[in-house]
Amino acid sequence: MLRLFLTKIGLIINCTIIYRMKKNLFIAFEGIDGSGKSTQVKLLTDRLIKEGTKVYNTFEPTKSPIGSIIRDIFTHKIEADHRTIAGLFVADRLDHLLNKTDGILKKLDEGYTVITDRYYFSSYAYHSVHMDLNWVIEANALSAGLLRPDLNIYIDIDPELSMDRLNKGRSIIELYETTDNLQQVRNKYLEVIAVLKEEEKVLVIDGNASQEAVAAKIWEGISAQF
Ligand SMILES: Nc1ncnc2c1ncn2[C@@H]1O[C@H](COP(=O)(O)OP(=O)(O)O)[C@@H](O)[C@H]1O
Ligand SMILES: Cc1cn([C@H]2C[C@H](O)[C@@H](COP(=O)(O)OP(=O)(O)O)O2)c(=O)[nH]c1=O
Repeated sequence: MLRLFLTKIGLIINCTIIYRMKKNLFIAFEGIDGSGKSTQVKLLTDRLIKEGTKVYNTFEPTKSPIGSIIRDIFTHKIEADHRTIAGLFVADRLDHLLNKTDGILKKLDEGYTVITDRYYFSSYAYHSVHMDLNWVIEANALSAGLLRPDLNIYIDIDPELSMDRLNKGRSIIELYETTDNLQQVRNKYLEVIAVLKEEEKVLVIDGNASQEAVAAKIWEGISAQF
């Protein structure tokens, strides 16, 4: 009798662990421009797919009409105030979550693990250089209420190194891509990660190492969390 009871308990525990490991996750990559986010999103995606996970990749600014306006601002085709940019990102993010065709919430419902290249921490860090951090957090409260990442992966890198990487690979340098600005954004990332440590799960990864070393650290961090 006791053995049957213990077997049942064991089964329940096993199922719970398997359920937790199988649950599809929402992971957000964060970091300054050129920190290696896109590279690491791809490496993590490849690894998860190899392990049999269904993965949906996405990014902000999105490819929606609102995202296109933002990209035109970053590539200097349209001029806009920093506060207008912050507001556009709020709208772009809500569409990113709620879009009925390919929104994040729909993809999670369909069983995908969703990995996004940037989410609301980007707004906190980039816009609080120009305006009050609390305003930015409050403006994004609807998104945070709808969906917090199971894990934010912040890739921390020296802005001089990221600018070197960007200068090698690009012909257009975008609005926020100066060493001075990226230094301020990096400081804001570190500040806001500390401020939100109770509400948000953040894995801080040293991005100054090789692509393979960074990928290994990310995998180690994820394995320890889930
Ligand atoms: N760990 C790394 N070491 C050296 N170069 C890297 C590393 N990670 C990415 N890169 C290169 O740096 C540039 C920016 O990387 P990317 O992944 O596009 O960054 P982000 O998406 O954060 O802007 C790319 O040319 C990429 O190949
Ligand atoms: C998501 C987001 C991005 N951004 C900025 C960061 C980048 O400078 C810019 C474009 O993002 P992105 O295309 O991801 O640039 P990169 O690959 O170089 O990191 O948008 C904000 O200012 N606020 C936001 O909320």
